[in-house]
Amino acid sequence: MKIYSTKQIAAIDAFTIENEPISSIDLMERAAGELCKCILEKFPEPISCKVFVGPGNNGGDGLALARMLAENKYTVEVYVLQISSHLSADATTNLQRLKLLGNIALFEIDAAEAIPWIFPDDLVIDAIFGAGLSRPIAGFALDVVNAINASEATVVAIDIPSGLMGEDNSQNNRKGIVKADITLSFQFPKLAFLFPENEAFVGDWKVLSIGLHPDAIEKGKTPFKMLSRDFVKNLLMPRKKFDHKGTYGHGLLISGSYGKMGAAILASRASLRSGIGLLTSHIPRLGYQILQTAVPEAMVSIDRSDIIFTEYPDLSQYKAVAIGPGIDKKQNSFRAMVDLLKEVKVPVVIDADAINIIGEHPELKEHLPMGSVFTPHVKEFERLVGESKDSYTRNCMQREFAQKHSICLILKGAYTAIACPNGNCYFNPTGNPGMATAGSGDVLTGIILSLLSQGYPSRIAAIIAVYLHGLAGDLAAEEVGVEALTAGDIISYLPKAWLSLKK
Ligand SMILES: NC(=O)C1=CN([C@@H]2O[C@H](COP(=O)(O)OP(=O)(O)OC[C@H]3O[C@@H](n4cnc5c(N)ncnc54)[C@H](O)[C@@H]3O)[C@@H](O)[C@H]2O)[C@@H](O)CC1
Ligand SMILES: [K+]
Repeated sequence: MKIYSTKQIAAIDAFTIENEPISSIDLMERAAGELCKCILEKFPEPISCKVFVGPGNNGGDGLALARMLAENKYTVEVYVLQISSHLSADATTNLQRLKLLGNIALFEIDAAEAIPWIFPDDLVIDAIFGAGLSRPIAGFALDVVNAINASEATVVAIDIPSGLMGEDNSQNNRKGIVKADITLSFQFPKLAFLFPENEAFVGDWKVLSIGLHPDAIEKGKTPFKMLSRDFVKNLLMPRKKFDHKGTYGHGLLISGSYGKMGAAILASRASLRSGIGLLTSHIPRLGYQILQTAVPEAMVSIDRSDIIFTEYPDLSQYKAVAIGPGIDKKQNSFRAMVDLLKEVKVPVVIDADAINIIGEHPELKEHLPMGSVFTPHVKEFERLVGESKDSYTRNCMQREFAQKHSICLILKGAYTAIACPNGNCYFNPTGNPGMATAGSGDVLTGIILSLLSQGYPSRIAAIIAVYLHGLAGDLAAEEVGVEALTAGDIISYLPKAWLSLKK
């Protein structure tokens, strides 16, 4: 699914109105109908509902919804904020339609004293501002936002919580944004929903299709996309009858150190569970028996050091390399890493301390092998790329870094973002908080190495791996729960994840 900016969505609205064709008031009616359907499903017992309405079309949606809820036996009070000299045309029409209904409590409010007491069992509908918000909320509207946020009521935001900008909130006043429990967003999620610091405002979000014109949705250009099962499934390469293990490539995994051989085991197992033909794990000497015993399917290359990574084998036979899980940042590892980066001609997955080494030696950024895949979490990202105060800015930096160095830069977290050399950025919907556990990243690195070795281009390998990793985590969580979930469980569920993806 594409993620458009609020400006682009307004253009798609306009295209729909002109080309479906449909009048804007009817499109608003259709949108409100979807809102009403969803609210009736979520709150089947009619409850007391307070609708706060702003001057634009978001307010118009709120007025139309208020009418529909009243028709469905909800007790509805509507508060129209007097913050602009006039309402939008469609909001005006919906205000008249509401008045015709007769039995609805309608208040026009313009001062803090007029804001009603909001009871804990009220349902608040936030229709103050939507995608047309042009500056942080101030004045009387801010008083209303504060009153909503101070209440214990359940809050449903229409389209976007009032006060939240669709994309860039780096200059916003975070105290002037409605904290919704549920956000019902029209047709597309907004980019801001995918950033962790906005979770407190957006709550659980759901996209409601309001039938915007498919041609406009298809034609529009945006760097942002949400991955879906169908999209990922279509990227898979079929296996053929006469294929042999050479067909699926030979990968080199450089991982493990004293006390961290588990990382090497997890990454090796994940790689082997993701279709690699042959895997060689390069590990420090002390790990020989551990790895041979734990992962008999892997071949082992032994470092001259007992405890850390200091050298690497002849690279000529490998189709891809991964480096990082459980290695250390010792000086000898740094030197070996410099040599590796200068010599390697195949795509490299760079994870964990391998990222930190590059972060500490910025001159290495000039030697990043093209088509490499980086897999930092936020802290590693900051060491590699730089610090930022908010996720939108971080996302801009991420995309810029990926383009500048022709690499894929995966920022791990909820909605893991994959920035590609062509400027595109994919967000991943699979995964759960149980995956925030030791070794989860090692598993991801193993899967990416596996796919690169099989000949998938870096961008595709990153996309499939991230989606599959999250899917395996979701399937595992269904069985073991999020608290008990371990990285080993993610590997155990990789077979089911593959089957589910290919279904
Ligand atoms: N265009 C369409 O066809 C549709 C639009 N829909 C709704 O329309 C919304 C967008 O409507 P609008 O573009 O009218 O925008 P909004 O309803 O978000 O409000 C914009 C109005 O508020 C004013 N404003 C913006 N920021 C302000 C601030 N900080 N303080 C005070 N006033 C401020 C603007 O001058 C404008 O009058 C969407 O979020 C969605 O809810 C839906 O009805 C679906 C169809
Ligand atoms: K809103």
